[in-house]
Amino acid sequence: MKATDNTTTGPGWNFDNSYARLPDYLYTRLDPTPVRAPQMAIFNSSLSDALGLATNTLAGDEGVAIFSGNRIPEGAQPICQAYAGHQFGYFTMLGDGRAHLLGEHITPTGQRFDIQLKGSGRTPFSRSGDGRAVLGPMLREYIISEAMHALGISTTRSLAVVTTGEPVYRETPLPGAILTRVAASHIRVGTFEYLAAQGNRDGIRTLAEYTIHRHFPELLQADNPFLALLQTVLEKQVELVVRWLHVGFIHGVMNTDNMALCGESIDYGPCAFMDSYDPDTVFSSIDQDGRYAFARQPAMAQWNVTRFAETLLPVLHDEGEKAVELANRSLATFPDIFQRLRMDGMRAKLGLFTKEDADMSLMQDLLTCMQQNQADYTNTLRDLALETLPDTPFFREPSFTAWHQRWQTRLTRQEEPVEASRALMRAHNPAFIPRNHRVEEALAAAQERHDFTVLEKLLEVLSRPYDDQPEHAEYRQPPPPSEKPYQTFCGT
Ligand SMILES: Nc1ncnc2c1ncn2[C@@H]1O[C@H](COP(=O)(O)OP(=O)(O)OP(=O)(O)O)[C@@H](O)[C@H]1O
Ligand SMILES: [Mg+2]
Repeated sequence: MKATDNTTTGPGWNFDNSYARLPDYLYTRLDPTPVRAPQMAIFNSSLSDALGLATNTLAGDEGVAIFSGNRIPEGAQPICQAYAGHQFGYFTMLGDGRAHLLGEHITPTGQRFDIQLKGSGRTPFSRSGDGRAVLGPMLREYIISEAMHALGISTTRSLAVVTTGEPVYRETPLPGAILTRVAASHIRVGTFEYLAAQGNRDGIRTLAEYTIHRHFPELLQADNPFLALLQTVLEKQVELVVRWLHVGFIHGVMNTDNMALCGESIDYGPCAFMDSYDPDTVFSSIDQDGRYAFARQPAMAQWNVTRFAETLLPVLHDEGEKAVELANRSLATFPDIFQRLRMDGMRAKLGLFTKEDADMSLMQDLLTCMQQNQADYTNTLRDLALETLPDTPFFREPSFTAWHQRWQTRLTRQEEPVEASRALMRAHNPAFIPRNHRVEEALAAAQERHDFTVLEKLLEVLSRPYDDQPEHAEYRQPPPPSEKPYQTFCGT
């Protein structure tokens, strides 16, 4: 049935809550805390349609009631998930301190998605927190997650943001908000670490079996499905982090509790996109040592997968030593898989259909040249696909023109016409990313003036990142020079 036909037939949820049927040490059953005066800030109609929900119904009061946690939709069984995590290298017991999983919605095509409220009230995992979230950061998660989806990167998505009508006290009172997040699941490396920390071996086996059934049922055929799970999770993480590198994305808080086993990017706290190319870029105010700097992300993903492997040791093999050997053999594949995917991606970004040994240095030399000249990462790569390069100082730079000559010669050594290379490049080098100053501008308009038109226009441009959209050329502009480097903040 089309969403538009659904106005009188209810919101269209189809819940089947498999996680809530797992042993109860994995979660606490708890409803969200109702809020005073909720209002819809933004609703994602196209995602709602794609999920087979009744978009017209959810865009109105019914949606406001559900997305604020004031009404539990039929079939939902709210739970808060237990998890732990290594935060900046240090182990902590955590859990959903400000989130409630309403349940798993099954789409008309049979896909299963977690529907989770974030900012929905205190839980047994809240520690000293208030269980709430602020409008700005929730809108930020909405913008970036939807931009990532449009860029073709595996990600959780955002169905709605509602304001709560209640202030949230940080340094000053700020407008409270709740995000409705849609995810393949919320099983984190930290969920396994939570069980491992309690010595719950049966729990590890149960959760690993559940993860395989839910996300990778084909692994049930493997000789050792748990080893296959480790390898698959590893490969998904490599793929994800390579995709991040290729669009200049910096996650900012790659703690093990922010790594989902399904391979989706999750938790858009202090993340941001890089403007001028610098592998040491860090935006997060709390990442003082640059642990999660742009170019350190692959190493950090590997570190996180290693923590996951440790939790699986009891189920990998009955003998401890053999289990360690199996885990190590799997973990050792990370660097080669990374190099392969990284090179495949960079070749596509440079319009190369064939492989040559010197491609690695061709890629590296361009990046070095961009770094030395503080060239804009996104625009430089996108402009390389143009027939005539724009007349900018960077493209006139002798180190660049020398590189350009090498690249042109390389292109002539493949059979594909130059037009095919350009099309390949346009499909792999976005014209539009959520530029930090544009995101801030949209958030300021929404928060300070209740004007959501700036945000909506930004979202529209970001929904087609690989199209030229010459009418929106201003969204490609890097930020004007400023005295202070851009900083992001988390935990708000
Ligand atoms: N205001 C708050 N009240 C209670 N708990 C909080 C609050 N803010 C964060 N937490 C909890 O602190 C932990 C770390 O926070 P972090 O910022 O990584 O996650 P998050 O953004 O809340 O959620 P997620 O990882 O689900 O996107 C999480 O367990 C989170 O639930
Ligand atoms: Mg988190």
